[in-house]
Parts: sequence; C-alpha cells; structure tokens
Amino acid sequence: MTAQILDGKALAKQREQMLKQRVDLLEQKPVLATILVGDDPSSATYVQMKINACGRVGMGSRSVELPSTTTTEQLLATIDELNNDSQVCGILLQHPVPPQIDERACFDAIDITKDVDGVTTQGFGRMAMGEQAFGSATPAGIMTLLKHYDIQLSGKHAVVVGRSPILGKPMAAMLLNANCTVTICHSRTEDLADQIGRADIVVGAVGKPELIRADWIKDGAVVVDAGYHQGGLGDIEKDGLENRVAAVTPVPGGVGPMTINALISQTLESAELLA
Ligand SMILES: Nc1nc2c(c(=O)[nH]1)N[C@@H](CN(C=O)c1ccc(C(=O)N[C@@H](CCC(=O)O)C(=O)O)cc1)CN2
Repeated sequence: MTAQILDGKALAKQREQMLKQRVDLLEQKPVLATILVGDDPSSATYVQMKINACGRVGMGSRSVELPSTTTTEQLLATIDELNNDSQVCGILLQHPVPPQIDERACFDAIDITKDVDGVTTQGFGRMAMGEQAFGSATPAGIMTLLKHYDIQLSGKHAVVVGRSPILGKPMAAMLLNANCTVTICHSRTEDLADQIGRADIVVGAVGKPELIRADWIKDGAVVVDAGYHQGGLGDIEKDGLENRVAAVTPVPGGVGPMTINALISQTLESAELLA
C-alpha cells in the first residue's frame, strides 16, 4: 500500500482561487483584524502568513501589535474597539498570549459574529451542538482536507491525541459530528499505544515532537498530523508509514496551510453574512 498524501498546501492554493472570486463579488472588501501580543517570533510569522493570505485573495487586514507587558484589561479594550468597528468582519487573537493575560476571557470577548478563528466558548458550544458557528481554524481546516480527499469518517474510530481548547477538543467534536466514534487521549492517558493501535483515524494534536510512534499505528489508518516542530517534525513519527497507511498529512504542507485557509474562508463567510 502506498499512502495517499493529503496535500494541504496544494488544496489551500486551489481554494484561494475560489475565495478570490467570491471576494471580488463583494462591494466592500472583507477586513480581518489580527492581534499579536508580545514578541514570540513563531507567532509573528503565523500572523504574517495570515495577513499575506488575506492579501492573496483580495481581502484587507488590520494589524494590531501590543507589547508583552499588555494587561488583560488593555487587551479587552482593544477587542472591544474591534468588535465595534463596522469595517472589521473577523478578529484573530494569536495564541499564545503572555502569561499575565487571561486568554480565555479575551477569546470570549470576541463578538460571536466576528469569531472567524472559532475560539470563543459560545462558538465551540454552538459547533458541538451542530448549530451554525465558525469552527476552530485548525480542526476546521482538517475537516475540509479530509472531505476533499473523500476520507470516509462515518462509523470509523478516530483517536485524537490532545485536548486543547482550540485544537483537540473541537477536533473531537467535529469528528463526532461526522459520525466517528471518538477517543480523546492526553498526557494522563495510561495506554496511549493501545488506543492508537485501535484507531482508523489518528490525529496528532498534542504539541510534542513525534510523541506518537509510527509502530503504534495500524496498517490502513488515516494519519493527520497537526504538529509542527523544529526540524520539520510533527507530533507523529512517520518512519515507514508511507508504505502501510491509507493516507497521511505531510509536515510541513499538510495541516498548517489548511489552518490559514480555514481562517480566511471563515472571514469571507462572515463578510458575506454581515453584508
Ligand atoms: N488564534 C490562533 N492561534 C494559533 C493557532 C490558531 O489556529 N489560532 N494555531 C497555531 C499556529 N498557527 C496559526 O496560528 C499555524 C501554525 C503553522 C502553520 C503553517 O502553515 N505551517 C507550515 C510550516 C511553517 C512555515 O512554513 O514556516 C506548514 O505546516 O506547512 C500555520 C498556522 C497556534 N496558534
């Protein structure tokens, strides 16, 4: 068996062409506001990648950069201003924020209609209940990728490794909504290798380089790696997998580009709904 490569980079590029056509139909250019707090170089790179993607599809962006000493109150005030700015149709608060900030309070201050990154508690709840909501960007991008490659989900056993509010938990909810049987594993899971060995679909969403070993994964599984670490490593070790699994996301070029694509797609949807 030769694994199908779930090429997120190519799919994101293809989808950007369609997004551009939809943007061109709008009278007012959609604007995504990005908020970067502090000076983490990776976060700055990811925000710049999002701003660049907006530009490629003809959308505008408003970049807000705040110092690492910013307080929760100051960040809440910035979010409030953007909530009330009729030109802004989506707000992205880059995670992580510096430790003195109550990140959850700040995420939850984003107006639900502008929560295009799917980070609010209300958005999560609505999505989990199967109601209209923008999904958290990385799991939403993964779902688009799986759909594009016609990966069958209904009735399959998915194991999500990681339970973070913007990745593992919403990923599990989305797979459940797609009729998977879902197991969530995390740092306290005692039999991780056994759980992974029973998975038809494995999602690495734990943020630890190659924590998931290739030989735990069963033949014919679908392997989705949401991790990205120094040296191009993901959360999942890939040694020999390409000859025995059904499909695998590359790192880089798999989930990452689909995260950004989900964000800009949802920003456009927000603009279309607000128009
Ligand atoms: N508010 C949010 N914060 C964070 C999110 C998020 O979805 N919303 N996700 C991650 C980081 N992230 C986006 O913010 C992100 C990470 C990596 C990539 C990506 O495309 N990576 C490339 C490789 C990197 C490169 O080329 O430099 C790839 O995988 O091909 C996109 C987005 C944490 N924070």
